[in-house]
Amino acid sequence: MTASLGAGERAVVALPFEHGGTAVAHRVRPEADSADVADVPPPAPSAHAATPEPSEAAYAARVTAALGLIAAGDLRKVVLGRWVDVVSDPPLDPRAVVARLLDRRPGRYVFGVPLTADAAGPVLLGASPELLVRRTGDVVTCFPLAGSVPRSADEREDARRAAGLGRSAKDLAEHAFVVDAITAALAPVCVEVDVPARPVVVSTDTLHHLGTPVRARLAPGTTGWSALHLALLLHPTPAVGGVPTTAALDAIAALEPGPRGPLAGAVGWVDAAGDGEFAVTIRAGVLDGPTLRLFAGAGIVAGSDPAAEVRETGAKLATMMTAVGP
Ligand SMILES: C=C(O[C@H]1C=CC=C(C(=O)O)[C@@H]1O)C(=O)O
Repeated sequence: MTASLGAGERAVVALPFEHGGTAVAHRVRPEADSADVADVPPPAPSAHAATPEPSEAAYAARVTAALGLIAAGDLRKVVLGRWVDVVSDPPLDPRAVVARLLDRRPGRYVFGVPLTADAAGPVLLGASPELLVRRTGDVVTCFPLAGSVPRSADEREDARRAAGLGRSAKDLAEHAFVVDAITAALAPVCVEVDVPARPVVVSTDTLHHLGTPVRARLAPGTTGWSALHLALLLHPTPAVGGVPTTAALDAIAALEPGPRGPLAGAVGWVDAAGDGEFAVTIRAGVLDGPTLRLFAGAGIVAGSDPAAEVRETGAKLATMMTAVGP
């Protein structure tokens, strides 16, 4: 794909969660095409009706089922998701939602990607806190997040939760699965892979996460690997899938309400030189007419508590619920 891009052009790409699902790519010229969303007014007041799928009680039961698979030895980690369908009247303007996300920055990587050529068609929207991969020349950077705790409005309690996360054996194990998978995937194509021994705490609007900044260099002979190649190599990491990958994907297909499609995939851009940046498509939704389908998942490992995973996914969903406004 990068071979067909001209100087100054980029491909904006949304990769689906499922292998074999539909990927979307748009050729853009950032200088000429950048629409000025700063001038777009905030979302007009709408009435929103939110329907969870499955219900919180049913989600907790599915977490328990996943813990059963882990106890049986079939799985070590699986990221189990749930949806909320938000129907708005009048329908949301995707540009207004993106403008609000850019203004508030609940996650570093804000995106709005049309999923069809039709301007009135579905749009992928979100503000992801998680860098899947960036390539700048021969420097490759990843910043996986996994292991989370919802934030508190009380400052001292919030700090206590962040500190507790950094000491939580369950969350450190949940995080290590992702770092190990990324390190193993990069090994055949990279040299000088630098992985700090301990994660740091990364905070968003609604959660604290464990995060590890990984840095590497493309190995001689693999400099043709673009950011898109690297995203395809790494996806799905156990931040959205699990360990072992195939067993986790089977459990996700069995326990979630339907295919994730573009949610929990990868979204980003690549240029003619192969440089680019892809975020994990989380804290995201697909807006299709009046309906915004939001997705949130939580990593389940031995020791996970179903009620805590309901709260965690609720906090993840709140990022986009807040962005659509009252
Ligand atoms: C799958 C999601 O989050 C991932 C990223 C950060 C923390 C996660 C966790 O602690 O479970 C997830 O792995 C999501 O937001 O839908």
